[in-house]
Amino acid sequence: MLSFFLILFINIVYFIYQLLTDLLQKYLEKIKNVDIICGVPYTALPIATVLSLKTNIPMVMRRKEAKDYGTKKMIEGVFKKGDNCLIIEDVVTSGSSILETVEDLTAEGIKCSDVVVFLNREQGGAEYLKHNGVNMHSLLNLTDLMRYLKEEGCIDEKTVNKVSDYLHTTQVDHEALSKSLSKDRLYLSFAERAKIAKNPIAAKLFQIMATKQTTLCLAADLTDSTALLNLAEQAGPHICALKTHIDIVDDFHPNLIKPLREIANRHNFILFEDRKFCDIGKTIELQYSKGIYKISTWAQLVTAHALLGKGVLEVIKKSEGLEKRGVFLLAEASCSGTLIDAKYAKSTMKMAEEYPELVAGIVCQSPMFLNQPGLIQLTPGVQIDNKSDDVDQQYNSPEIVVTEKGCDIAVVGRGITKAADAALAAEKYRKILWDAYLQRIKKNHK
Ligand SMILES: O=c1ccn([C@@H]2O[C@H](COP(=O)(O)O)[C@@H](O)[C@H]2O)c(=O)[nH]1
Repeated sequence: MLSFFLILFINIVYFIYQLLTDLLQKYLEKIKNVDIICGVPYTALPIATVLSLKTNIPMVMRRKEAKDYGTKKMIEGVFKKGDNCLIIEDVVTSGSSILETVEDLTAEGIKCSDVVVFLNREQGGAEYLKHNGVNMHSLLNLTDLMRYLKEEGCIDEKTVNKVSDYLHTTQVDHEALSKSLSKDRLYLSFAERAKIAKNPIAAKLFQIMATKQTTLCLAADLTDSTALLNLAEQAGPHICALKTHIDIVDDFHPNLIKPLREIANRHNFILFEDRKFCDIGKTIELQYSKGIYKISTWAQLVTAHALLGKGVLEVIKKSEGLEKRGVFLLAEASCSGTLIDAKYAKSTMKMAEEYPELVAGIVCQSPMFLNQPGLIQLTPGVQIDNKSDDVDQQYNSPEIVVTEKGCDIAVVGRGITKAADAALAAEKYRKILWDAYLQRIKKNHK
């Protein structure tokens, strides 16, 4: 049975190759300098392979995910910067998979202006590709295919009309698609990103940000539990998250958690424990759920280091009950003298990508992951009045972190906790940060 399908499949691939050769030949006559061929993963790969073998044009292969060993490249094969690549695809609907392939090839310095396609479903893909600088050459379109099938008696007039109606009503909305496919998170609103986020707490946070119009996370680094509750109450209306270092509270008692949760629910903000987990998985499992703090029971978000590997994410994922949780991985630090370097930051990002349902975002200082709008950039080291503290902390202004450093949520601690009126200070930071976000969105929509 299997061999029957394999033979059939190979025959189909070969048949498609024969049909495409004509088209390709015409195309190659027009544009002489095709240096390489690349199939859009995965179904177009066998077609591209056969075309490459038959035409003697070398083929490169695009991976959908980079390997975590070896070259880690997205584009495999022999090529050089400036090569002209002809893209091969089997079926085109919106054209977005082709554009993803173009993006990865372009990132390697390869030029892509044309795609040869077996079937155009005529749902606006050709126009969308044209709009993005890619010319589409198709062998067949769906209307022709319907006509052939009807002439051969395979389908009736009713089916042809049904398909034709379907094509009319399901045309790709170019503008909406450009926006939703734009991987640049700085281009999208928080309301739009709430729909993209894979971690439920990140989605909730985006919704809170959009409805409360705040991107302010308060670092409530106070050592007295009553003062902590008062601060949460005062700043509550202006923040989307309250970040704690619960182990610095001198008079901590588990009874603190209930009123803290009540304030968080009433003012609609997220409780976020900045625990910066960094140990073997088994120890983190205990630190997360046991001891006096029982972080897992109340903190919807926690921070963690990627330094010791995936164990941290595995145990947090395992201990998740009905209530979902989110993790922010630390990829860059705000303080001077940090040992974190670009390679480490990149590896942290890679780890985050492997746990899309658990990782809510990244703690960092620069716009690191523009193409992942579902993740949140959390940036500490934000203050209006100071550039540094008396130890190693370094501050940027709220405007700069949002407009230049890619920050989605800004962490402000002493800028608010040391102010004479914490509520007033929180509102001031909220407004500056929100205005900067609006300015960023406006700028990117021009
Ligand atoms: O790189 C980092 C990571 C975390 N933090 C935390 O943010 C606050 C900052 O407080 P400020 O008073 O605004 O300086 C604090 O809780 C840190 O632990 C950071 O500063 N830098």
